[in-house]
Amino acid sequence: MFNEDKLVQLRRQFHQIPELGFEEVKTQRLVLETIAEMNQQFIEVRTWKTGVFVRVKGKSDYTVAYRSDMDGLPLVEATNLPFGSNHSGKMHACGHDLHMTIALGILAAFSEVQPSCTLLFIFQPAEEGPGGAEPILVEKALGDWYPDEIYALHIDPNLPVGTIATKPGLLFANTSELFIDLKGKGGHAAYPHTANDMVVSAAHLVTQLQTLVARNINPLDSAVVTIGVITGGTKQNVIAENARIEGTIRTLSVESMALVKQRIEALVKGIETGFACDATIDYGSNYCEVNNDQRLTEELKAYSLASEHVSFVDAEVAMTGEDFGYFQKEIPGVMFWLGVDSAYGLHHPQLNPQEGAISIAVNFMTEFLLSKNP
Ligand SMILES: CC(=O)N[C@@H](CCC[C@H](N)C(=O)O)C(=O)O
Repeated sequence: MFNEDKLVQLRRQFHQIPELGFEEVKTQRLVLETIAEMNQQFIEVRTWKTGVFVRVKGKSDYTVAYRSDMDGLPLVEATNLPFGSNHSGKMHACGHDLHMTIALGILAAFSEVQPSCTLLFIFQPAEEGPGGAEPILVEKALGDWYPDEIYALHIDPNLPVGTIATKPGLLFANTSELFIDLKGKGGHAAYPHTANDMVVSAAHLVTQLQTLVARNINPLDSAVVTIGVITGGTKQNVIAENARIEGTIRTLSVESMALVKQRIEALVKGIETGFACDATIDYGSNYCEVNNDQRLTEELKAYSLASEHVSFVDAEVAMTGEDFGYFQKEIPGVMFWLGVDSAYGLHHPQLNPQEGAISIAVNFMTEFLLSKNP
């Protein structure tokens, strides 16, 4: 069993070494070293790429999985915390440092007390991208450890510490990354008539993309097209031959996702014609929606309402994405929010989750998993 100090120290260690998807080498090492400190009596460990799977043999073979993601984001941390990121340009700005710590805290508890069900802890790489859940399933990497149910939490900076929030059915959106490359003709800034400026084409395209949801999606439905990066050109007095737009699409249904993509393709064709340039579209990685199992969600809600560790609120659907949805396509499962009360939100360089939420989540999930006795 890890005490609160140990959990906080572990979270800070993870926080200092954020790594991007499928590069979680130091992170994997820290997960493995932490597991090695535990009582090994019921534990078996396997690695998969930069991920780690741990099985705790229970009294029955019925297997309940608990999944934590592992990767950080390409962001310059601006928290000024004494345990800030040691990896320049990378930050745990989505709480995966807390997610891993909580998973290890629960695992440490079950290394001492054999559970009724068999438990499977999945430390999954690359949630922010390109996605680790789908390849785990496609490659059948869990093998004979394939679970019967699965759970995961995600920190929520908007909720007070000690709060759990979820809902049955749709919780998080369908997502698709979006990369558009524009190619024109470079030239001297003083002779625009001899060149074909991709900064201007990109600016028009970004503006047009922002009309897409407003004029194509039923106002009672929801969709988001966010452009997070725009790059182009090399010098202020050189007309840019190339520009690149990088973004993400979020929808509440696969049908809306298909419609948004169809409209993006039409707008990009229009830019190609109107600006006499060439464009290519790449949709990168796509995540299916997070869809919570009705019965298991009601069970978790009832458990939360009765728990002395947490208070429960009904969640609303969010346009966040999560490749946990791939697990739920095959395995009944629940994802829920954990309140961590930060003034700055997810993916913000000043995200600062309250560490008191860690032991609350460890105690709550340990008791919940102990109560599982199918
Ligand atoms: C919880 C969370 O913030 N998840 C990410 C998932 C990213 C999916 C993909 N790389 C994309 O950008 O579309 C999110 O941004 O919601």
